[in-house]
Amino acid sequence: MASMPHCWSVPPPPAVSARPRSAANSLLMRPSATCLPMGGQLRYPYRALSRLLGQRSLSSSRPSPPLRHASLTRSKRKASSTRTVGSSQTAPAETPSTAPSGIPSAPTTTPVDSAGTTSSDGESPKSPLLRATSPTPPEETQEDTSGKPPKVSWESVRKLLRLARPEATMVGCAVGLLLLSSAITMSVPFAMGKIIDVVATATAEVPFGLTKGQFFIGLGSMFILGATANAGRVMLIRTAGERVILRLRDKLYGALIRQDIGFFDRHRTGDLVSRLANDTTVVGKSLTNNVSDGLRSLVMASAGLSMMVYMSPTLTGIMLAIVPPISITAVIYGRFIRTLSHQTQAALGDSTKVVEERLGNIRTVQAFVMENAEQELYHSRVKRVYDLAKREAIFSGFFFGGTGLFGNLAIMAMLGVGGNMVVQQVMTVGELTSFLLYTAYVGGSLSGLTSFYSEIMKGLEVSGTLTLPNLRGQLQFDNVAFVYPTRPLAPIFRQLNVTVDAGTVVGVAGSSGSGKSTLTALLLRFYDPQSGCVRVDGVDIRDLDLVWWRRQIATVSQEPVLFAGTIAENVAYGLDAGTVTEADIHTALAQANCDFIHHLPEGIHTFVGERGISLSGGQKQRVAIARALIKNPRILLLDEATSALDSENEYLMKEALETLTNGRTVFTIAHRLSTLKSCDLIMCLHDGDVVEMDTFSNLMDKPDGSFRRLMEYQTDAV
Ligand SMILES: Nc1ncnc2c1ncn2[C@@H]1O[C@H](COP(=O)(O)OP(=O)(O)OP(=O)(O)O)[C@@H](O)[C@H]1O
Repeated sequence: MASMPHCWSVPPPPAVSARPRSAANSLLMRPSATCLPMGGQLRYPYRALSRLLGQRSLSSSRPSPPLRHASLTRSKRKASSTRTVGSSQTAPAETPSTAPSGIPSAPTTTPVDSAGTTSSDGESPKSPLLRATSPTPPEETQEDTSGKPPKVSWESVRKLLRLARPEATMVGCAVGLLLLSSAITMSVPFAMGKIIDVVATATAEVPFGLTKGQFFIGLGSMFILGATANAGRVMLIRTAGERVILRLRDKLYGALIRQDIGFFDRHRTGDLVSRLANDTTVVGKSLTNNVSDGLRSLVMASAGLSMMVYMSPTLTGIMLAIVPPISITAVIYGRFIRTLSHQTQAALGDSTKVVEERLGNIRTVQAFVMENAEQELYHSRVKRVYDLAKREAIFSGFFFGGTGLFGNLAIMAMLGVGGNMVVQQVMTVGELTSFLLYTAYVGGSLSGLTSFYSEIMKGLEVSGTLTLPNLRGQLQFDNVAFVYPTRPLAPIFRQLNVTVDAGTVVGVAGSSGSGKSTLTALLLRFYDPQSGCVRVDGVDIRDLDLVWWRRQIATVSQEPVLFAGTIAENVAYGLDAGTVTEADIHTALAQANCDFIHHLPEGIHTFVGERGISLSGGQKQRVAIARALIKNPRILLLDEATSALDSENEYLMKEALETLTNGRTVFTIAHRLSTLKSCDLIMCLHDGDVVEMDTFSNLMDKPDGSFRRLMEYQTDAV
């Protein structure tokens, strides 16, 4: 009896990656089942995922056509590589945790993180990370490293449960099987006690007037039925879970890809990939498995407790006198350890960020000979992880040692009193055994009664749906005030007012940091202003269908981004498949002076490498111009390269740009004097305001004008 596992047996102390769920749970047997060992704040996947899914992304309210390449010779390759994102590398394995004596405890969903991925989204439980348009109070943007769990919101729980609704039939069948298997399981302790009495005492009555043989055959049959029901339950629940995960991943990816750019400023790609791969798994499994496990635990705990009271009210009273005080102490202590564990995770996430960023920019690191400094930085981050993990290990040691000790003392007390009752023939040895088994069952079951922790960002806003069939392209910034969400205390525009007539080529000038690029970001609705609005032809661009709006704009930036694909794919990027022909691509490339393609072995089907690395700077820019041309936009945003091109490339670029800008409303962040001269108007920005707006020659005629001064600084040509 001494070796019998008791209801206080505890899981091994949590490693850095495995937090104790709560002291009460740990005390009562099961390790944490709902969180994957990931970095940062990925502790609350429900909340985070539901935020992502429920977030008002700028374009979230409509299904957006997938991004397409016209000639898709390489699209299959891409598709196959994307498929690996979110593969079930972290699929939790459901482990039927069986105590050494064969006493089944509630099944444990043990997360397995084969990749050992850690990440942090730096997402504060309080911070409205994904609020794209509302001004964010400074304190709300701070990351919460306190490690405190967020509040449970039943609204969010309900929303999440809705995710599992399509699997209702499957889950319902599983629940039926679960009730059957739980009922059989709960008869096991009683049966065990009877077996002991029947075998050990010749005079003991076999229940239901059966012979010993019939009794054993009956029990065996019942166990087979229970095992079958349990097998069916596991299969159904896990399949349902996988189906939820599949839907969740699809939805999440859809939501991610439509987030406003501000969101990506605050979240690292690695974290988002983690969410896609890991959190979806956690949420999906939890939605189904927790329903099943929670119900099973409830049934088993209440049935077990009733049986305990039925068998011996005295012993049950002793149990209840001892367990609650220990549990309360353990809950408090466990919370402390959990906070520590969260901090460790956050620190781990920080260290991962360093690795991700530095290895992602390894050329810069090596070019600046920063290897040693970077190694030190990384060491300081992982040292903090170590320090926190060590503290956690020490406290966990005390915690688990202590709970184990008190558990054993409680068992000892019960055996002392129970043994005495057996001697006094108040109960049989078999009944005492049954009682102890029920105690263990109830303990195990109580640990399964855990709640969902989540908080959902509410209030999906409806995005605009308007389109303007006769778009002319008059642009207006009307009292625009704007701060970047990550720098709420540094306003870029306070009250920007400017109107640009349709078809005007405007050169945007201003010192570095004056907000030139921010203007274009607002036009593209990568961000929305906190107050005021941007209008096109008098219509607030927030009222426009975002997909439609962005399709009216083409951008050519200083360093055009080409993707790892063919030239044709890059030119047709963003256009609907089937709407663009090879001939269109050739025409656009010809207009953009991309004659170099004729010297390439595979012509427009030449693979340009990651970021278009196999093309020269000038070639990349001209491909980008072709990409803009093929879109036939009304509005054009240009960010002129400052880097010098050789004269031939410069000539080719200039000519291509002239074709591109012709008849369109153009904002060009111009640096070259020649470009500025060719603009219809110059808009000069200073300190978040348009301080001058006139023709180049008029502005240059103002002796103390801002633009003239700027030109004097920037060039020696005046
Ligand atoms: N994503 C961002 N998050 C936070 N701050 C930003 C972000 N992008 C730009 N800023 C800040 O906003 C200010 C305006 O930046 P912007 O890029 O619009 O200036 P700019 O006039 O285009 O400068 P440059 O000519 O040097 O490119 C700068 O102080 C910049 O540091």
